[in-house]
Amino acid sequence: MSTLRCVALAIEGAFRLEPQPLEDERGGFARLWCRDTLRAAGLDEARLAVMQTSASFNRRAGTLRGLHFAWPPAQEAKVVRCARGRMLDVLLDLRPGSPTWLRHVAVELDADTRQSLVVPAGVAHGFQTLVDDTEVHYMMNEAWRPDCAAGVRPDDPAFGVAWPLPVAAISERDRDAPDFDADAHRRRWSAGGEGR
Ligand SMILES: Cc1cn([C@H]2C[C@H](O)[C@@H](COP(=O)(O)OP(=O)(O)O[C@H]3O[C@@H](C)C(=O)[C@@H](O)[C@H]3O)O2)c(=O)[nH]c1=O
Repeated sequence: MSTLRCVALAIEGAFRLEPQPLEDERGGFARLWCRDTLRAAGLDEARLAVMQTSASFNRRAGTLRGLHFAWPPAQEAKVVRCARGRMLDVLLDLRPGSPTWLRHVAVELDADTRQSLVVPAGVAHGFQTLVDDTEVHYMMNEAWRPDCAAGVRPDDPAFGVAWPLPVAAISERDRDAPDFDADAHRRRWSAGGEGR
């Protein structure tokens, strides 16, 4: 039976899911997501329901997206996998009160290993593609709402993320995001996402 290893990352509630494929002369079979495995690792029910799945496709190596999160009531947890190509995936803890507040982790994901990351709600997520034609698949437990979508600047010195490549493509919103204001973020978090 193909199984899935669930390895805790250095951010509270974040995991890497490592498929243990079974191979034969045709190819292989791998379990990519497993509710029971995640339950056993302590993830609560609310994080296990899939509301939407999405794909992001990126033409060029060096493309950068993020670091994104969502405010309530659309705060979302997500599972992220590289379906084609290779990328550096970054998670940044923006949950005030979390033991790993403002810590980030960077994990390489590629299509061959089929590993994915579990990103808890309130943790910002982003990636940089390492090769051309990289495709990313998401599963989210909340519906996306543009009015709740938020982000911080990926090169903000407050976070010190070491992106591996020169940026080949980035959205204006990500490139021009203001400096992170920790006090304003905490206030809005305490207000349940209300206010700006
Ligand atoms: C995220 C999203 C975007 N859109 C639209 C809005 C816009 O017109 C177009 C592209 O949106 P964005 O520029 O926000 O796409 P992108 O920068 O790829 O946004 C994504 O970035 C990564 C890092 C994440 O973690 C995702 O959750 C998501 O925020 O797609 C949807 O219709 N549904 C969605 O769920």
